Amino acid sequence: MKAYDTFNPNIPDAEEVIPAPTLPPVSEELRQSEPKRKEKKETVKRVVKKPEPKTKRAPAEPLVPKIKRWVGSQTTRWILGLFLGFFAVYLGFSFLSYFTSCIKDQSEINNTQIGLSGDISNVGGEGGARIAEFLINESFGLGSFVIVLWLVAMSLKQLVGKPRFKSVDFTIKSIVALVTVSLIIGLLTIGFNTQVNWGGYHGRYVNEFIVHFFGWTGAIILCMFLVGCFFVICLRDFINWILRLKRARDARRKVEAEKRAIQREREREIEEMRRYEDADAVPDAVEEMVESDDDAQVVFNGEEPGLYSTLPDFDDTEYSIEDDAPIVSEHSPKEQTRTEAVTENRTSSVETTPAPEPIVTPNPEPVDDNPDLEEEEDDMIVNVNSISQVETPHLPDNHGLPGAHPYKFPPFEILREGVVKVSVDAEEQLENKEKIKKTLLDFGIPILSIEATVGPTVTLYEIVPDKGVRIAKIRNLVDDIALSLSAEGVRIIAPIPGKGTVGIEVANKDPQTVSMRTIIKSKAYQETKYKLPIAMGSTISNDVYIADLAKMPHLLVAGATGQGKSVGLNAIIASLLYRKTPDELKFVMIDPKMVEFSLYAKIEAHYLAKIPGAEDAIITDMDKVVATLSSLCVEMDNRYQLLKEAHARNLIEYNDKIKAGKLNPLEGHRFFPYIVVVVDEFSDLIMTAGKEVEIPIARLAQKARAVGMHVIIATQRPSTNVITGIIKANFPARIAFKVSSGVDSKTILDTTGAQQLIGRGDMLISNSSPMVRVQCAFIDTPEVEEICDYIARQPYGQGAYELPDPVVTGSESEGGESGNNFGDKDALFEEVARLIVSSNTASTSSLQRRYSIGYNRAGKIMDQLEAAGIVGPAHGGKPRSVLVDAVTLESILNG
Ligand SMILES: Nc1ncnc2c1ncn2[C@@H]1O[C@H](COP(=O)(O)OP(=O)(O)OP(=O)(O)O)[C@@H](O)[C@H]1O
Repeated sequence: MKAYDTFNPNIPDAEEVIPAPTLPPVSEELRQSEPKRKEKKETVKRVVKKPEPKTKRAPAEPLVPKIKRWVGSQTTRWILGLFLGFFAVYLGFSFLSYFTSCIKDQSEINNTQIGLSGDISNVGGEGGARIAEFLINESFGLGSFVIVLWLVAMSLKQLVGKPRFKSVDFTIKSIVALVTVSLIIGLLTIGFNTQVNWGGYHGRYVNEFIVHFFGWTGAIILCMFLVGCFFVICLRDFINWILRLKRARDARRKVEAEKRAIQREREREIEEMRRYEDADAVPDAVEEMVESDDDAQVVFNGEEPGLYSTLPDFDDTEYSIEDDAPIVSEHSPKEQTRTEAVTENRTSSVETTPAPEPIVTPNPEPVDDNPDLEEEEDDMIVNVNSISQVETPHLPDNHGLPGAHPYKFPPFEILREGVVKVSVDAEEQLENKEKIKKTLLDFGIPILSIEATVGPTVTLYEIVPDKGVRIAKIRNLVDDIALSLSAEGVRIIAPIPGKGTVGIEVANKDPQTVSMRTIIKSKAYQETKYKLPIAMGSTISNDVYIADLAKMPHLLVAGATGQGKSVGLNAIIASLLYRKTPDELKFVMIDPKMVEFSLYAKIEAHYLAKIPGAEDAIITDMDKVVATLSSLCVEMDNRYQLLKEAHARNLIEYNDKIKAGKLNPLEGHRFFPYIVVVVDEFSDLIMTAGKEVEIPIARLAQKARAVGMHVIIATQRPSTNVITGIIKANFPARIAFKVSSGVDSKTILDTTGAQQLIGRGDMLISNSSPMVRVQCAFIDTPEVEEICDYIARQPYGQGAYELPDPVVTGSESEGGESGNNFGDKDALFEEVARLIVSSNTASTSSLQRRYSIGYNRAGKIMDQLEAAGIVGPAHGGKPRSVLVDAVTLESILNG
């Protein structure tokens, strides 16, 4: 019965294939003939065997695209460019040498065979002499120099991508030039009796025919016609090119002039600063005078609340418009206001308005004398003007009211000029459209129309599918379309919200960088009424994307490493720095990487906030993070308390009351600036401190909006243990740069898509309205540095905004420590001391981890160890040095 084994359902092979009852009966014949049986068995197996799952093999790339890709590759282009370039040089020298050597070489060439010529004078040798003889004398005469120009242009195009032209167009024009020049020179030299035909045989014989046929008059008219054609076809582009070069040179000169102006401005500022310093050293009499003047301006005396209203009425038209939606400006970045001039004018207004105290008035120097700008000037200077009316840097306390310090926003010239016009090769666009149409048709999806919108890095192809097409079907074709276009960054939006179309985004071959300057100078940004406008970049339709951080109200930024997060954070910070004065805005910067925000340390006095006693305002030390977050929670609670007492629902109402003099500063009321907390590498914090960080961040995110505190967290690890449920729930506004997987994209945006971005600032923004793809504005480190330098050069007396003392929670003070007295040793003191000395490392964060204690307790143990001389002082984020050995330690502990 062995022969039946094949059909036994218990044998795996058979079992998998078919159930036994359906098998045909086995014949006697089969049993008798073993070979036959085997054969039959195989046949049956083949018939019944379930098709094995196909192992997916990458489809072999067809030959033609492969060749195309190879031809279009950078290496091939460079090799071709080099070849054309060197050949052009060789040909150029041979042609030039032909003028001096043609007569002698001609007879040599004509009398010998190729390769056998002996005495050749042409610097290009026999080859050069023969090519020059053929092209100049026997073909197109001097017109052949066009070939050299063509070679040079093609070579440069291959090597450096410039000048930009379409190869076919350029070649046709070059041929027209070659023929025309040859004919014209041929006509002009027709009577010359020289050994060389300066118009070549072509110029000579064609002209002889023309003169014979049309006579001299006809020949001259024809010649003029040809010259006209030549100018129209060839030289027009050339003239345009020259004009473009000229314009570029003028623009460069303008930028240089602007730079010089900035330089002068800086020198003037330095001069101003010196004056301030001198002002500190004024004689006592003047000091007294200032003080008495201050007394006269006491803003609130506790008895006459009305007096407070004599303070400047800070213009708050800015707060009058409420709008949650981010601005996607209808104005393209091209449309820019003349705000550079306005900035200057703001300056001039502050400077020229007479201040009550001469020693602090900056040098009244007219900055801009353009009368056209006067009106704008009046509009833009409101804040600063009102400042200058009470301008008194010696005024000891203005209760934080904005405008107490003369302040100038950084000029735009600091930022680099960027691309204004974005364009995509018409050929590329047409080709992509055709490919999309074809791919969709291949999958049985006919479309009615397709239109392209070109963005800085991505082009949106909007298609209208035929009736009856299932949208989901198109959505599933993303990979096929990407393959057919051989492009990255393909994303399908099906359907585009609010439109009856499907969008296919495709990365441009030649992506443009959107400069921060273009965005900051845009009318949309300049005229926005948002309270905390963050200018993020440019949308696919080249509109400026601006959102209001105050409405967001907190922002989560995530993306894989190197995709533009840091640039994005700098863009956010810079756009706030260009709109908010130091009195109106403070940052808390948490930077575990230690390098990202270090540039902003310069503006500590102006824009940063820190906890009492902290050395650095940029928090790089993990130990300080918990304390700072705790301090921010206290600040939030304090603000709420004051808001409650002032019967104000939010910070704007509260600050309005302050400005109107309705609140008593002696009761703790003061103008509160916005606080923006920026946390880079949030994942590091969560990994190290876990709940100790997550809980205060979540608290702030839940409540801090109304009191003007906003949190931005950034992470390159968008996993669920970093972006936890509690964090996600409290950060409705999210930005995703390119991530490595759809899962990461879902973690950030709750949907896939971010994995299909192209990097380098390409991002998706999800902020209450439908998700938007934006090319982030690019701001480079030197630009940030210059902005900070500019701000830092301006005197600002207040110093860093002081946050309240952090609270020591019950859990953190457990374990036998008593308050702030470091003399009373913690219960863990001895154990920790021995551990530190034996391991020779002393870091507060490792203590926290090892003993599962809070920051405050670990910090205090460390301070006690320092006080006992066991460890050295703190050095920023670095571990402390261990000062004693085990023997000394024991004597300290016993003594
Ligand atoms: N908006 C942009 N436009 C053009 N290029 C950009 C843009 N943003 C980033 N890039 C390019 O990408 C590089 C990396 O950007 P960035 O340093 O911001 O990445 P990152 O995500 O912060 O990386 P990491 O997490 O490792 O610090 C930049 O040096 C720059 O060349």
